[in-house]
Amino acid sequence: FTDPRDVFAINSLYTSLGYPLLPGWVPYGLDPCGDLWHGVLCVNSNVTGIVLNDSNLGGELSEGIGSFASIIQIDLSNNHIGGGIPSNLPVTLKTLSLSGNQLTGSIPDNISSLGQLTDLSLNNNHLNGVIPDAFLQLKTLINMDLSGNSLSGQLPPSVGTLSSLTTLHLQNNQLSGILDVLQDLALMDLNIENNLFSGPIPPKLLSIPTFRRAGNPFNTTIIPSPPMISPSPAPFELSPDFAPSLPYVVPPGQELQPSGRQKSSNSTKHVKLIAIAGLVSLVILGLGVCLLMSRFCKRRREIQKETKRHETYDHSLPKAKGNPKHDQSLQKPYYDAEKEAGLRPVAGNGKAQGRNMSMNTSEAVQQKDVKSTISYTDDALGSEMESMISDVLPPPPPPFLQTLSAERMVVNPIVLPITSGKHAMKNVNSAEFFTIASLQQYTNSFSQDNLIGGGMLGTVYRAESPKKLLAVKKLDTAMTKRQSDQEFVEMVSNISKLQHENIVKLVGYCSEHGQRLLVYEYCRNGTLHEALHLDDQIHRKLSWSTRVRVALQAARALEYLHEVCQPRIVHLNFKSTNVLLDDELAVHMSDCGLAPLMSSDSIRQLQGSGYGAPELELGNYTCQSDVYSFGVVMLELLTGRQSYDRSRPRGEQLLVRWAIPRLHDIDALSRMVDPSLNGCYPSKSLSRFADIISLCIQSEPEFRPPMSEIVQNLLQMI
Ligand SMILES: Nc1ncnc2c1ncn2[C@@H]1O[C@H](COP(=O)(O)OP(=O)(O)OP(=O)(O)O)[C@@H](O)[C@H]1O
Repeated sequence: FTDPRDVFAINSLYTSLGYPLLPGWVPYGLDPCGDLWHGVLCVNSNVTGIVLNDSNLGGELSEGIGSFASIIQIDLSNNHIGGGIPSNLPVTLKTLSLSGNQLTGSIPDNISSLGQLTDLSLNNNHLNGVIPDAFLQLKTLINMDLSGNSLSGQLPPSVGTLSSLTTLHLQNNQLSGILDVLQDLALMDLNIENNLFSGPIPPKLLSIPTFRRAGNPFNTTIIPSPPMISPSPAPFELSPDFAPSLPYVVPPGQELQPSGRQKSSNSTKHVKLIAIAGLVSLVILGLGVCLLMSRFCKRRREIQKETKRHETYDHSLPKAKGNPKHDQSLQKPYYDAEKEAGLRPVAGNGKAQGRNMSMNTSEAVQQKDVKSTISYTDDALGSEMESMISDVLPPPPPPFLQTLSAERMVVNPIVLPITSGKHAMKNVNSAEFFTIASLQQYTNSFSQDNLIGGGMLGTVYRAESPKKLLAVKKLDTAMTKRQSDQEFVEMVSNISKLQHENIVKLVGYCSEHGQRLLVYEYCRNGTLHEALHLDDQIHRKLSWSTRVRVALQAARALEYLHEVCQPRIVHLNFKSTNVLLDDELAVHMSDCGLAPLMSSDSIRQLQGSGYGAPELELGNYTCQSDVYSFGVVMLELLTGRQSYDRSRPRGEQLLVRWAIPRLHDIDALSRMVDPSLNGCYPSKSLSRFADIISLCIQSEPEFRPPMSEIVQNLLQMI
C-alpha cells in the first residue's frame, strides 16, 4: 500500500483541485501507487512525482501537499490552477513546475527549505510582491524561471548565493533596483527584459552567453574611470549600461573600454557594437528633433493664424471659455514668453536653439518644474515648446559629439522617444505624458513602501509628484502586450475624456521601455471593499444613509459610462475594490475604460470573484453585465458580506446565490442586513434597496434595468 503520508497529501491535492476527471483517480483513494493513478510516479510504495501538465486542471493547490514524504517532482504546468503557492512545499522536491497557471499571491518564504531543488518554474502566473530573500540554502538550483508575473521590488541578496544557477528568467515583471547581486553567478542564460531595473549593468554580466535585457530603464550615467587622472589613462570610459539609445559617437581613433577592470576582446566588441548602435540612435534622434521642430513651426503658424482670426472676430471665441478677457489672458503669456525667450521657428538646429534660449527666471523655474510632467494644452504653445525641449533636449548639454572632460560627468537619464513608437511621448487630451524616470522618482523606484495594491491588470503605487499625490497603475506586461502602442494611446485618450465627479481622474500615462503605466488622482480613503470588509474605523462610518449615497454615486458613474458616453463604455470590472472613496466618503470609480485590457482569463477570474454576470461565461458582455455587478456591490453594502467568501459555509460562499431567496422575504431580509448597522435603517428604505438589487442580479441581462432607472430609484430613497 502507498505510504499513508502520500495518500493524505494526494487526496488533499485532489480535493483542492476540485476532483478533476483523471484516469485512475478516485476521491479518498487509498492506494494511488497500487491503483496506477494517471500522472502519479511511484517507487515502491512512495509517490515520487506528480506530472499532470496540460491537464486542464482548475481549483487550487492544498497545503496538504507538504505531507508528501519523498516526492521529488511536481509538474502541474499549463493548467488553470488558481490561489496561492502553498507555504509548506515538500522539502524533498527537486523539480517544481507550476508555470502557466493562474497562481496569485507571493512566492512563499519556505522555498528556502527546498535544499535539493534543481528546477523552479513559476513563470506565467499572477504572482506579485517581492521575491523573498530565501535562496541561501538552494545550492543545487540550476534553472529558475519567474518570468511573466507581477513581481516587484529588488532582487534579494541571497539570489547572489545560487552557485549552481545557470538559467535565470525574470523577464516581464516589475522588478527594480540594480543587478549587482547577479554578477558573481555562473549564469549562461539571463533574461531580465521588460522590468524596471536601473543601471549600471555590472560588466561581468555582459559576458553571459545569452543575456537579454531590453525594456529596462537602465540609466545613462557616464562616469569617467579613475584612470582618467592617473598616469596612464584610458581615453575615456563608459559605464557598461551605455544603452543604444544614448546618442554618443566614438571619437575617431579612440577606443571604448568597458568599465570592467580587465579589457577582454569580447567586451570591447560589445562596446563597439553599442557605440555603432549609439551612432544610429543619434541619427534617429536628429531626425526626430527635425520632425518635432517642423511640427512646432507648423503648430506655431496655425496658432498665429488662429490668434489673428480671434483678434479680428472676437465673437468666434468658444463660449465655454468664458469672457474674452479671460481668453486674452490665456493667449498672451505664450506669445510674451516666446518673445522674451527669443524663440523663432528655425528649421535648422533645434538643439542649439533650445540651449541658447534666454529665459527669465520664472520661466526657467517653470521649465525645471515641468521637466518630466509637462502639462500640454492645445493653447499652450510655450508649454509645448518646453515639453519638446525637456523631453528631447534635456539639460545639461546634450552629449552629441561631445568629448568628456576629466571631471566626473553625469548625464541625467535621457528618455528618448525611439523605443516608444510614434504615438508615445505626447500628452493625450488632458493626460500628461510621464517619463518612466519621473515615475520612478515619484514612487521611490516603485518601492514596497509605496505599493498600494495589485489586481488582474497590474500593480498600483503611491507616487508623490511635486504637484500632488498620485496613484500609478503599472500595467502587467502580460495584459498590455496584446495592445499596440497606438491602441494603448487611443485607450488613454478615451479614458482621459471621462469627466465625471464620481470617476477617478486620469492624470497621465507612460509608455516607455515596454512598460505602460496609468497615472491617476490619489484617493485617500481606500476602497469600498476595504471600508466594508477590512477597515473597522471606516466601516463604522458607513451608516445606512451613507451606503445609499455610495450606491447612488456609483450608479451615477456607471450611468455616465453607459448612457452619456458615446460610444457607450462597459466597465466590465465593476466591484467594490474599484469603488474608491475620498475623505468625504464620496465615490470615485476606478478602472474605467480598461475593458480592452481584459483577457478571457481575467473575465473568468471575474466570474470566480462573484461579480461576473452569468452571460460572461458565454463571452457576452454588455452594459447590462455591469448592472449585475452593481447589484452585487449593493448586496455587499446591504449585508456587509463579501461577494465571494471562502471562509463561510459552502451554501453561503457565493453572496448572490445565498441572497437571492432571502431578498423577497421581509424577515429573511432583515436578518441578512449588516449586523454592524445595529438595526439603524428605515425598513422601507431597506426593502426598496433590496428590490433594486433583485432587479439587477436577474440572470437574463435584458430584464435588468438601465443605470439611469436605478439612479432615479436611489434618488427617491434619498
Ligand atoms: N486612484 C487611486 N487612489 C488610491 N488608491 C488606489 C487608486 N487606484 C487603485 N488604488 C488601490 O490599489 C489597489 C489595487 O487596484 P487595482 O485596480 O490594480 O486592483 P483591484 O481593482 O483591486 O483588482 P483588479 O484590477 O483585479 O480588478 C486598490 O484596491 C486600491 O486600494
